[in-house]
Amino acid sequence: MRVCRYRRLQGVCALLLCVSVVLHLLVALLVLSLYPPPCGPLQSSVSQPQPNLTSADGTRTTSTDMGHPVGRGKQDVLEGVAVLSKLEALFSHPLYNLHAPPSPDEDWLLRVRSKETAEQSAEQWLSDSKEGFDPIDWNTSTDTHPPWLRFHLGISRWQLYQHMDSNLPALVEQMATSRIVSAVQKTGGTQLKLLMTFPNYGQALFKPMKQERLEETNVNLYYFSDFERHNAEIAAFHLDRILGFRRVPPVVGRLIDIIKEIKDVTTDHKLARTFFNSPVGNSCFYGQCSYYCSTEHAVCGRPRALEGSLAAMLPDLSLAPRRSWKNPWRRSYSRSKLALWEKTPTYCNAVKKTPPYDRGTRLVDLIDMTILDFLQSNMDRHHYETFEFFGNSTFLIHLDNGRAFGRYSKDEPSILTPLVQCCRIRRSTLLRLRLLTLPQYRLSDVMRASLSQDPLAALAPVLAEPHLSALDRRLATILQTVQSCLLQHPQHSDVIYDDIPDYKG
Ligand SMILES: Nc1ncnc2c1ncn2[C@@H]1O[C@H](COP(=O)(O)OP(=O)(O)OP(=O)(O)O)[C@@H](O)[C@H]1O
Ligand SMILES: [Mn+2]
Repeated sequence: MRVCRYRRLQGVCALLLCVSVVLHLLVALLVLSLYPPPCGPLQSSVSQPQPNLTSADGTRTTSTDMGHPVGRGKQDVLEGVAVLSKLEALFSHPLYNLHAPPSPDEDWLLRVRSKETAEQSAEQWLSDSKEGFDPIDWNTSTDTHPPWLRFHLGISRWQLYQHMDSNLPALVEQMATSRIVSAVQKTGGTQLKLLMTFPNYGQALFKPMKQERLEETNVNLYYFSDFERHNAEIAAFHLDRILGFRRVPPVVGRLIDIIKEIKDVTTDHKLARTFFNSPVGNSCFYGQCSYYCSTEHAVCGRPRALEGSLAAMLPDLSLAPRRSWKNPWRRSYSRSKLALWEKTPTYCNAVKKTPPYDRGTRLVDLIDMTILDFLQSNMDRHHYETFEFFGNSTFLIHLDNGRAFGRYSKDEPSILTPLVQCCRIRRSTLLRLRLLTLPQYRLSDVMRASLSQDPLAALAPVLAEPHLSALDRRLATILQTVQSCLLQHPQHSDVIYDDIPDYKG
């Protein structure tokens, strides 16, 4: 147990100890304080993010198949280089490198304490070494921080990470390869997911594979009964980044050894009780949750290896509280009742007059989220979250994309309703969407390229081809919708919110 004797934080620490907040939060508190003198922003690098391991000679390797690197053929490597260059070209486009005004201090979610305060308080913290964890030798210098802490420190008012963020590959690699020290069930939400902790106190949310890549969601299932898909979580992170939003926490795929990396390290007794061997000898577990947590819906390894997604955890709620907002266009959870927006074509007029949608960028942010969701066919966006610290003028965190990419043969037009009813879109978003229809940046191609960097792509493409084609088809539908909005509104500024007035093109 970590003991805090630093006076200013005594109250906070006592509370933290009382409620048994995980050790990594206390470690974070060592470096962070709520009202510290500010430090500079994380430096963003100009190098291309490569969220997997690429050896010097360009041969891709991954160590996520239980530690054994998987080599790829020369042809694959050449093709990989060709598709990756499309993604690199996209990310080098001026629309991804728009000059952002320097952020004032209140635009960073968390800041490092000044050197003096940190040193003073570090002396006041005593730490017993904890089994399985790395010793902590971080100080105020960013260079000494583990990737998860750099990720937290890089969250700003408008995005979770920077374009070309040099920390991203390190964060993703850590989640993909680091030893798992503990795995416990994460409460909240309806389906089984595990909170995994790494030796450097980093944490990630694990969602197991529940559906084969080509399997489509049963048409008779209501969206709220659909499974969560690990590959949807991975693909959503890549799609959100390609759209230029950077509002989905980084996610990576990983093969987990059910026994070694979950059963043997869990301290969660309720979870531990649900492990069993299937009739063919595969290791399975089902956990405890309100949906699909039963022997019939167990997740099973082959025989122990289980695919899953790992999403970087956001800063603990006690450090960075979040506010949850009801989506005005949320679906009815009833099988027979329609929601108000489904029967009121003028619904947006009312929303536009209602705070916080009546000012700032909240409405166009919601439209951005709508575009992401229509592209990935995610109907499960009942709520969204923001960081309380930034008030109403901030981005919307695109958390929980597990029910996306369930169907490729059909689009779901109702997801696009906010755009249809409001006829409003950010100019920067619209220009990037148009860019993604050009052959040299085609959305399906850059998504294929981006997803090929995920370690699981060595086993099977993260998204099956029909899902990639569906992206191009849906993108065309979005642009047609904007076109018809422009026809309805002679004043184009009624439709297009110009967030980049200096950008000509
Ligand atoms: N990367 C993350 N970092 C921190 N908290 C997270 C992260 N992802 C999800 N959460 C939190 O965990 C809770 C459940 O996550 P999620 O929504 O993904 O689960 P779920 O079972 O799909 O939920 P639901 O059934 O409501 O769709 C959410 O309330 C969210 O606030
Ligand atoms: Mn969900």
